[in-house]
Order: sequence, then structure tokens, then C-alpha cells
Amino acid sequence: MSVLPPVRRDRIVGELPQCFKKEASLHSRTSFHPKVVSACQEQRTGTVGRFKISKIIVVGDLSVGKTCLINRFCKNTFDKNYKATIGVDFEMERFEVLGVPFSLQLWDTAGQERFKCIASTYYRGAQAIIITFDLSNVVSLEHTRQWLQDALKENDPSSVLLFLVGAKKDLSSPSQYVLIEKDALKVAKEMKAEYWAISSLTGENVKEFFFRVASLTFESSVLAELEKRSARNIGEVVRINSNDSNLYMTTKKRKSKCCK
Ligand SMILES: Nc1nc2c(ncn2[C@@H]2O[C@H](COP(=O)(O)OP(=O)(O)OP(=O)(O)O)[C@@H](O)[C@H]2O)c(=O)[nH]1
Ligand SMILES: [Mg+2]
Repeated sequence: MSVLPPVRRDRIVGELPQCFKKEASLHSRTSFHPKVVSACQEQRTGTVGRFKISKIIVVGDLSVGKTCLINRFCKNTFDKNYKATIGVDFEMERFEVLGVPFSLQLWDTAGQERFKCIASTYYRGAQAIIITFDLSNVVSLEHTRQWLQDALKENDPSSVLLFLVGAKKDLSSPSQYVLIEKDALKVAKEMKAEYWAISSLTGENVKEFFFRVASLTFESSVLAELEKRSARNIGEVVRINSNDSNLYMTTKKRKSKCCK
């Protein structure tokens, strides 16, 4: 029996949410991977949905809007006063993706230099990294490469999903936005990250962004689980085959014994 309350109705994902910009997205498919869809239908998702909690870390310069982004999504609140995050903080969000419960642990890390060494001890084991910058501050975009490099020291670059998020969209005029978006798309492509622009003040794209993060993280977790299982099955076949030959040998041996 589950002790957890049911997943909120507004956290249910039935279809793959679309990317923000096609030229800087993690994949161009418009729906979930067919193997993932059938695994969910047949309840073959293994640890995903039962025990697994996916860790997501949010990094970036001080005051770019990391805490506000998480608070807008998780609590639907916005605080205009800046309160620096000291070390780290985290929020849990429960989703249901293709009928399977799926939890995200969102780690909000400190951007201030003096807290960075505490925060970086929590980078390990992330399934996705959200590198955040302020759309009204080009220097914070330049610093994103360094943030990524630091976060990747503690994670496997080949399996972690990357998102580059420009925050405070409401602060830039359309003409300013066009300019910074050009640079941001370049950085995102270089990093192999998916690019998003959001505003925690107005809420623009916040829910869409986290639904995309949850869905892509879920999809990659299920694919990894299926791969693990098929590797285990191959191992099982080899083991059965080797047992077969042992059995054959034993029978033969027994036979010869009995003929003596
Ligand atoms: N106009 C506007 N202001 C924002 C937005 N997001 C955050 N802010 C403001 O920017 C300041 C910093 O926001 P935080 O979310 O605390 O920044 P942070 O990245 O968590 O900072 P550290 O914890 O020090 O790393 C606060 O005063 C927020 O109100 C936004 O979307 N629009
Ligand atoms: Mg903060």
C-alpha cells in the first residue's frame, strides 16, 4: 500500500511537452520514445516510479533567479526581495508521467562565491543540470560555461541532461532579448544543452520548462532501466547456456559411470 498522497492533478504528463527552441533542444522527437511508451503501458519501468528519485541541480551566478524559479514552480510564489541561498536548499516535486509516478528532487544551490564550496558538495549524482543566467546581464551568461564545468566534475557528462535557462525575461525589452538570445543559443549548442527563457515574476514558461525537465529525465531513466535489464537478460542467457553444457557434461559423465 502506498503511503504517499496522490500526485496533484496539475502534475500529470500524458504527452511529451515540446521544447522552447528547436535549434537548441535535447531531441527533436515530438513524442516519447516508443520503447518508453510500451514499457509504461506494460508496467515494465522497474525502479523508475517505485523507488527512484531523480536529482536535479540548479546552478548559476548569484542573484540570477534560481530560487525564484523553483519557488514559482513549486509554491507558485514570487519574492521581489533578494535573500541569498546559503549553501543549498531543496524541494521535492511529484509527477505522474505516462501513468507512472515520478519524483524530482530540485536542488537550489548558492551562487555566492563564499557558499560555493558548500554547494558544490551536493552536485554529485545529478540526472539533470539546470544552468541559469539572467537575461538582463550578459556577464552571467558568460559565466555559465564555468558553472557547467564545475558541475560536470561531479557527474557523468555522457548521461546527464543539460538545460540552459535565461531568467528574468520580463526585464529585457524585445530588442535586447533578441540580442542575448542569439548568444544564449550559441552557448547552449556548444554545451549540448536545451535552451529556455523564463520569467518567475510573470510565470512565463516556468511550468512548461519543468514539465519538459521531468519528462526528459523520466524518459532517459526508463531507457537506462530497459538497457540495464536487457544487459542482465543477455547475462542470464549466457549463464543458462553455460549451465546447459555443464548439465550435458554431467549426464555424459553419469552415463559413462553407469556403463562401467
Ligand atoms: N523582475 C524579475 N526579477 C526576478 C526574477 N527572478 C528573480 N528575480 C529577482 O532577482 C533577485 C534574485 O533572485 P533569487 O532567485 O534569489 O536569485 P538566486 O539565483 O537564487 O541567488 P543566490 O541564492 O544568491 O545564488 C530577487 O530580488 C528576485 O526578486 C524574474 O523573473 N523577474
Ligand atoms: Mg538562491
